[in-house]
This record gives sequence, C-alpha cells and structure tokens, in this order.
Amino acid sequence: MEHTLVAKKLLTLAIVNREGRVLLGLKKRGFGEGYYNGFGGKVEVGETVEAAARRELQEEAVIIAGNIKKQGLLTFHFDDKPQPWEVHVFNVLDYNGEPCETDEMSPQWFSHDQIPFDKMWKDDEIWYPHFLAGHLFQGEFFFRNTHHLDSYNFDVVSKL
Ligand SMILES: Nc1nc2c([nH]c(=O)n2[C@H]2C[C@H](O)[C@@H](COP(=O)(O)OP(=O)(O)OP(=O)(O)O)O2)c(=O)[nH]1
Repeated sequence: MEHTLVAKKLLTLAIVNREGRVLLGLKKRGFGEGYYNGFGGKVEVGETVEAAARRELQEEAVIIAGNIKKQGLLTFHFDDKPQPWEVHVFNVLDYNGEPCETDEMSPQWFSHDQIPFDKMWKDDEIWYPHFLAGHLFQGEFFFRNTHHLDSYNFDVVSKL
C-alpha cells in the first residue's frame, strides 16, 4: 500500500467580540469572496500562529489586537483541494485603532443575534454559538465543490 503525507495549510481567523457585537468583514476578493468573515489568512514561514493572527488583523482591518484568546481549531477538507486547511480561531477581546476598509475587507459590526449566517461559510452557524459562549472547540468539516458542507464532527473541548 502507498502512503502519502499531505501537509496541512495553516491559517488564522480573528473575530473581534466586544459588548455584544462581533466585527466581521465582507470579503472583497479571493477565497470566500462575498462572504462575511473574521479577519485572517495564511501563517508565514517562521511566524507563530498568534503573531500571524495579529498581523492579518492589522493588514485586513487596520487595528492592533490587545488581548486575544485562542478558542477554536477547525480543519477543513475539500474534495477539490489537495491539502486540508487548519484554521486557528481567536477571540479578540480588545484592540487599538479604528476598523477601516481595506483592499480585502469591508468591516461591519453585527450584534450576536444578527450574525448574517446566510452570507457566511456553512460551518459557521455550527461553531459561532460556542465561540460567543466562550467555549473552546474543535471541528472537522468536509466540503464538496468548495462550498457544499457534506458532513462534520464537532466537539467542545477543555483545552486546545
Ligand atoms: N469563518 C470561516 N472562515 C474560514 C473558513 N474556511 C477558511 O479558510 N476560513 C478563513 C481562514 C482565513 O482567515 C481565510 C482564508 O484565508 P485567505 O485565503 O484570505 O488567506 P490570505 O489572506 O493569506 O490569502 P492571500 O491574501 O495570501 O491570497 O478564511 C470557514 O469555513 N469559515
């Protein structure tokens, strides 16, 4: 039998969560264009995951993260992509600066009961309630044709 080792692609996702609202951005280009999402992207070589989360938040929303807490680890399998994607989800508890529109994202605040799940990745409605409740969580999601969620496993965990 042949075995192939496939490295995961490592990404970050930072969601600013303050006073009953989350800051999301409408993605203007690239993967997930037209969806609302937190801010994030690929971890660069030699960078820690947390440093990448802070850098991407600054690049995409022009704010500087203060305290951030890692809350989720999500793995995405796509039948049309070679590697699984491992996304580390951070809760941004405070920040400096004013969110601004960038080439990639147009930022907007949403109250917790008005999160636009119909314009987000399909897995989001599964894990956001846990994110908002402060739980730590892990999930694995299987997508077909990039956007169709076929199946998943999801758990609230005591540590990540
Ligand atoms: N909410 C949510 N976010 C997701 C899902 N899948 C997924 O990759 N993401 C996040 C992780 C990243 O923050 C972002 C994808 O990263 P990206 O392609 O924009 O990365 P990047 O900015 O480094 O890319 P680039 O500019 O270098 O092309 O989307 C998902 O199913 N739900």
